[in-house]
Amino acid sequence: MAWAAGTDALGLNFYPRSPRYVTPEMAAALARTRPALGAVVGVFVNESPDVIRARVRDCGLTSVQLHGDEPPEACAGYGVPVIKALRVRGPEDVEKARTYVGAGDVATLLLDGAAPGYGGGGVGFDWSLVARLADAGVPVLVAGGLNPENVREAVRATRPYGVDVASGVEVSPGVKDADAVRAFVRAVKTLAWE
Ligand SMILES: O=C(O)c1ccccc1N[C@@H]1O[C@H](COP(=O)(O)O)[C@@H](O)[C@H]1O
Repeated sequence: MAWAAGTDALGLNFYPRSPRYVTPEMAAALARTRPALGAVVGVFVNESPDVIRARVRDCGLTSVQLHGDEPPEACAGYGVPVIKALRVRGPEDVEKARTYVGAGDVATLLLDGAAPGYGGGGVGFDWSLVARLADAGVPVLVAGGLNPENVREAVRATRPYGVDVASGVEVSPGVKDADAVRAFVRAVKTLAWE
C-alpha cells in the first residue's frame, strides 16, 4: 500500500516496545515487496550490533535508522548507510546532532520531536532549528508529529532531504490509514520545487 501510494522508503520497526514492531519474518516478507528504487529502513532503539547486522542480512534492509541513545562510534559496521535520529528539545540537541556528522557510516540525520519514549509519539519540534544544520553538509530528514495537514508547511519551513511519519497516518497505534498515507505522500510530492 505504501509503495503504491508513492512512498520512497518503508520503515520497518524492530523496537520491541513499539506498537509498530515487526518480527524479522514479517520484515523480510515486506522487504521483498521493495520496488527497484525503494529503500527499506530498519528502525532500531539501543539494539545490539549483532542483532542489527542479522536483521540487515536476513531482512534485506537497505539502511538502518538508529533512534536510541547510540553514540557516534555505534553508527558503523552494519554494511549499510546509517540514519541517526536525534530528539530535539532545543538548540543543544541540534548541536548534539552535529557530533554525528562524519561519524562512522552516518549518511543522514533525522530530527524528531521529543515525545516520551524513543519515537513514534506524534510530537514535533521547532522547525526553525533545522536551519542550524544547513552548513553541516549532510542530508536531514524531518519527523515528529507530521501528518497530511501539516507536512507541506514542514517542508516549506525546513527544506529537508525527506520527511518521515509514523503516528500521523494511522487509525490507531500501529495500524496505518491507507487514505492518510496517500494524502501524506500526495501533499509532499505535489509541492512545487521553487
Ligand atoms: O514509530 C515508533 O513506534 C518508533 C519507536 C521507536 C523509535 C522510533 C519510532 N518511530 C519514528 O519516530 C519518528 C516520529 O514518529 P511520529 O510521526 O511522530 O509518530 C519517525 O521518524 C518514526 O520513524
